[in-house]
Amino acid sequence: MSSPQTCPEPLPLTLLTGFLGAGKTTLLNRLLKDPALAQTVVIVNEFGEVGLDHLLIQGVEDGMILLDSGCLCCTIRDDLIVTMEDLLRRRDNGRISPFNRVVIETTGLADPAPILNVLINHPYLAMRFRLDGVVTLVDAVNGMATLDAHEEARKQVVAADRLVLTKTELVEHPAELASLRQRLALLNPGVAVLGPQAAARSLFGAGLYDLALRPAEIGQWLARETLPGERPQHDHGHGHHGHGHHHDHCGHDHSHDHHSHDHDHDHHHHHHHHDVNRHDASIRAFALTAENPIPQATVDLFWTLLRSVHGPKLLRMKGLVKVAEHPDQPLLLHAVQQILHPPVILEAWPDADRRSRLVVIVKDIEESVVQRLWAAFLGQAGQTAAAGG
Ligand SMILES: Nc1nc2c(ncn2[C@@H]2O[C@H](COP(=O)(O)OP(=O)(O)OP(=O)(O)O)[C@@H](O)[C@H]2O)c(=O)[nH]1
Repeated sequence: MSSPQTCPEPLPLTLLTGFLGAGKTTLLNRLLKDPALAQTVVIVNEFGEVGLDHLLIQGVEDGMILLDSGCLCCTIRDDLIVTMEDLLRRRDNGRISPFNRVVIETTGLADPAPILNVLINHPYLAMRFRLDGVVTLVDAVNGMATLDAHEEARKQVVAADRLVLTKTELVEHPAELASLRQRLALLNPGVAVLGPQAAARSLFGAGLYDLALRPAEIGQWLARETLPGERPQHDHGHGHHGHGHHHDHCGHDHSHDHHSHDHDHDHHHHHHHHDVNRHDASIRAFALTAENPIPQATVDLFWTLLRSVHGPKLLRMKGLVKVAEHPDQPLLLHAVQQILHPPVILEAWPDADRRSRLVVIVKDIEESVVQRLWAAFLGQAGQTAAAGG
C-alpha cells in the first residue's frame, strides 16, 4: 500500500463585509501593509457593471482577483466556487506563490448567509479552507439609518465575529455612537466591537467559525440556502458538485491550468444572469463617464445638485474624475449616502483608461434621470472649456 499523502492544512479565510462605503477597501489597504498578511490573496466582488475597486486596492496586484458584475451572495456564487477551486489548483501546482490566507471582500449589498453556506458546506472548499471569521464594518455616521433601511446590513452585523466601527471621528455627538453600539449589541450580543484602527491580529485569527456561537437567526438563514449544485435551474456544469470533478487525493487537480495573470478574469465569466437587482428591485448601479476634462467647480456643483434633489436615494458614488485643473492627476471621489468624503488627488491614473468614470448606486431613481443631469453638467463643462480655449 502506498503511503497516503497528507492533506494540506486548511487555509484561513476571512469574509470582509459591511454596507456600501463602510470602509472595507480602506481597511484592507491598511491591513495589507501588515507583514503578517503579506501572503494574502484578496477576492473582491463589486456590485454593478463597472468595477473600480481593483484599481483602488494598493499593492496586491498579483494577489487579487476581481469577481465582477453582480453580487457575490447570489448570481456570482458559482463564480466564487470556480475561482476558489482554480486558486487552489494553481497554488497546488506552484503556478502562483503559496499564499497562506484568503480574504473575500463582498459588495456592500451582500447577504453573507449564502456565501457562508458555500464556505461551510461545499464538500471540497470546506476541506481546503477554514473560515477564520466574518469581519463586518459599520459606518458610525450612516450606520443607524442603514440598519433601519437595509436588511442586508442587519444580516452582516448578525453574522459578524468582529465588528469594526469606522468613521467614529466624524460623529459629533457621543450619544449617537452609544445608541449605535447598543443597537449592534442587540443584533449580535457579545461580539467584539473594534475601532477604525483595529490591528490585523485582532481581526484575523479569530479561530474556527462556530455556528453554535452565532445568534440563532444565522442558523436559520443558512438552513434556507442551498448549494448551487442543488438547484437544477442554476447548474452550469462547473463540476463542483463534490464527486463529479477529477481531483486526485486531497482534491489536487492537474487539468486546465490557467497561466494567466490573476487580473485576467475572463475565465470567471460564466453564463450567470446579471440580475444585480435581486435583493431590491429599486436599487440600481450604473456608471457615469466622460472623455473631456471637467472643471473642479462643475464636479462640486454636480454633486451638490444631485444631493439636494435626490438626497436619501443616493447610496454610493465613487470613482475617478479627470479634472480640468490637473488632468494627469485624477480626483478620487467617494460619496457614501449623503456624505461626500474629502476627495483625494491621485499621483497618476491607475490604468490606461483616462476617462472620468463614476459608479453610482441609487435607490428608487431611474438611471436616465441621473444620466441626464450628468450630461447637462458635461455640456456646460464643454462650453466652459471651449470658451476658455
Ligand atoms: N473619516 C473616515 N473616513 C473613512 C474611514 N473609513 C473609510 N473612510 C472613507 O469612506 C469612503 C469609502 O471607503 P471605502 O473603503 O471605499 O468603502 P467600501 O466599504 O470599500 O466601499 P464599497 O466597496 O463601495 O462598499 C472613502 O472616502 C474612505 O476614505 C474612517 O474610519 N474615517
